[in-house]
Amino acid sequence: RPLISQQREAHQCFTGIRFLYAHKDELHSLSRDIWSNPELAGNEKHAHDRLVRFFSQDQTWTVQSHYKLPTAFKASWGPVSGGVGDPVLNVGFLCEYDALPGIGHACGHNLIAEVGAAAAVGLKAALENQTELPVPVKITVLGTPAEEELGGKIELINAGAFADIDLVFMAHPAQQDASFHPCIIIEEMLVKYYGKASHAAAYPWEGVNALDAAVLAYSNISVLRQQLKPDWRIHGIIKHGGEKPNIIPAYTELEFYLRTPLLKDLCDLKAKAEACFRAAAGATGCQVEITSPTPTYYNILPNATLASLYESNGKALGIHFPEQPTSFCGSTDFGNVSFIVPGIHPFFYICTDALNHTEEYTEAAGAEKAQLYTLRTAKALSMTAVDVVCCPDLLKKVRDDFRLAKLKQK
Ligand SMILES: NCCCC[C@H](NC(=O)CCN)C(=O)O
Repeated sequence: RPLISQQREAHQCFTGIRFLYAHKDELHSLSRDIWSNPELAGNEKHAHDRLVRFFSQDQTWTVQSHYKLPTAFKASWGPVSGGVGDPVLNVGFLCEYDALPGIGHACGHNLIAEVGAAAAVGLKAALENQTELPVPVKITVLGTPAEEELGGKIELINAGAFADIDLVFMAHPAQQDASFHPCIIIEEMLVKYYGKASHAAAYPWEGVNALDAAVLAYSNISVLRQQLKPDWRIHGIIKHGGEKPNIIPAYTELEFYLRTPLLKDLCDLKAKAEACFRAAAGATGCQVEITSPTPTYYNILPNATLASLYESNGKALGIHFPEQPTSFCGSTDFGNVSFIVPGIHPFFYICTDALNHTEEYTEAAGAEKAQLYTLRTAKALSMTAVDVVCCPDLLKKVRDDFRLAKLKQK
């Protein structure tokens, strides 16, 4: 890259980093407040209002609360610089903020909210007063609720919230730093068995036992599991198992998650799982109803250029990227976003070896010592955005990678 561009980027990055350092207490208080008031998917009222207040206090942001979904929001800034009439480059940052039932912020989404907000304000600080950017730049922060359930980002995609966004950035807490980790596809299956109630001691022969169907279904899946490929997953719970031991259960309900790295594998896994659920109905004489109540979350598409920029910026800030990251990897509705907008979803260490979705992780996500890592991640994201914004060649490479990654999925 030409020296002039490198110097300009270095200067802008420095401004953004200095800004984040100066605002570190405010950013920590943002995530700590969300952490102290955990809310389930779709009910994130406190977190939504807190983030809306955070952006509204700076009047250079235009904030739309309840944007397309009751607990989503949008904050926009710019455009700055570039020629009049030039197409605007809209850089997106995503904040998640839903918690888990019973264990609060055990996936650290309070920190995802902080990273998204911090990276956006860091980029704004870096670009403010710039008059020589190659294209006019705008920043959009989307508050994307309901990742743990329901797929808020998928609803936002369908409502057009990503239609004018060119690049998208977020980061997720884990056990290690990784610029990319292949989150896998997930589909939810809800299985309902309908039997017939009867007195379990007086007339058991009159009943049709829906709990037996549920137990057989669970066992069938456990037997199936040993024949599945190593990177496929299927796991479930009995959500409703009956009312009382002396009433033969007339109704039971199971919830299963099916996961595979590729969409075509998901179809195979679904067919196998369905056969297990139907066999249990046949064996017990129950009726079965099988549905997929929420949209499928896709795998995350890699973007080699964004990943390598993020790694070099991260290394400059002291982030260590293990050669073979064994980081946490579940599924995320960011996968669906990665199919429509070039983006990056790195994972970051938060100073704990605890595992996501445990009480120990909840504690770590609210701790002061997670802050250094959280803000460092935000800085690396801002710097990566500065790189792409300042260098049209990089932007072209990011877009080429995006097209290639999508082609490879076919
Ligand atoms: N519909 C169920 C979606 C579950 C998504 C969940 N995601 C994560 O744990 C990653 C980040 N929170 C999962 O993979 O179980």
